[in-house]
Amino acid sequence: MNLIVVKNEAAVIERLKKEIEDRAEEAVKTRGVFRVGLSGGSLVNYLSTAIQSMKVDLSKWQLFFCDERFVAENDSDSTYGVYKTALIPKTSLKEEQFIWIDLSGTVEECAHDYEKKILKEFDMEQAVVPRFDLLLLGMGPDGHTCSLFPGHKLLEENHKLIAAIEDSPKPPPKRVTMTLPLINNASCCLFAMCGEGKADMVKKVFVDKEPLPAGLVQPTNGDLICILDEAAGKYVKQ
Ligand SMILES: O=C(O)[C@H](O)[C@@H](O)[C@H](O)[C@H](O)COP(=O)(O)O
Repeated sequence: MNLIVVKNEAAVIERLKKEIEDRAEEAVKTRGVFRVGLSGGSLVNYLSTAIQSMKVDLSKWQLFFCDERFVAENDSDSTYGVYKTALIPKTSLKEEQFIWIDLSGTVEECAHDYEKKILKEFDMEQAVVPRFDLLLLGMGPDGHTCSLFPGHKLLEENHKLIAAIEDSPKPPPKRVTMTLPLINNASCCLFAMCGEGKADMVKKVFVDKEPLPAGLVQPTNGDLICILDEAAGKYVKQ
């Protein structure tokens, strides 16, 4: 894994920008499309800042969600809702480039429908695991990533690519999330984290390698990158 510690949040955003630019360019050159999975939390701001000075063809991007809360789009908990107000207006990205998650029906139906949409976009049959070019990930104070929480049975999911969760310990309780088989098939999984509040968990997961959800992100044939500021990376030996 590539554990990178840079000075501050601005430097994290700069490094993130470079990483996305390079991977987007490579993906568009080889396949004509860059498929990226987004997370909520601080990443929304990092990406919204980074994207403004990126030298990339945004029209070739397809944007998916690593996880989404099962709430209406205009609810402040909606990850898509946040991207819609914080990211889209600052760029030439269009709403149609986001793979829309249908929230009508039950959360199980929502997860199933989102999985079908992903397979369709990748032009794949079931039983084949799509390969995202990049998944942008965050980590919560308990070591969760996406909506995969410590000790939860979803960590053992090995069939579904997208699963529903109805008992998320972090509200809101209902969510849909990428599962580990899909996450770990990506070309690159990238965590970007800042601030002292992340330092203990960064040590547990990435230095001491405790088997918390974020530590189970181990792309089988891809890159794992973690970009930290000095505060988040204070226990990382360089
Ligand atoms: O719903 C969620 O909880 C997010 O999708 C989650 O995966 C997020 O990325 C982490 O909790 C980190 O959040 P922060 O970056 O805000 O610390």
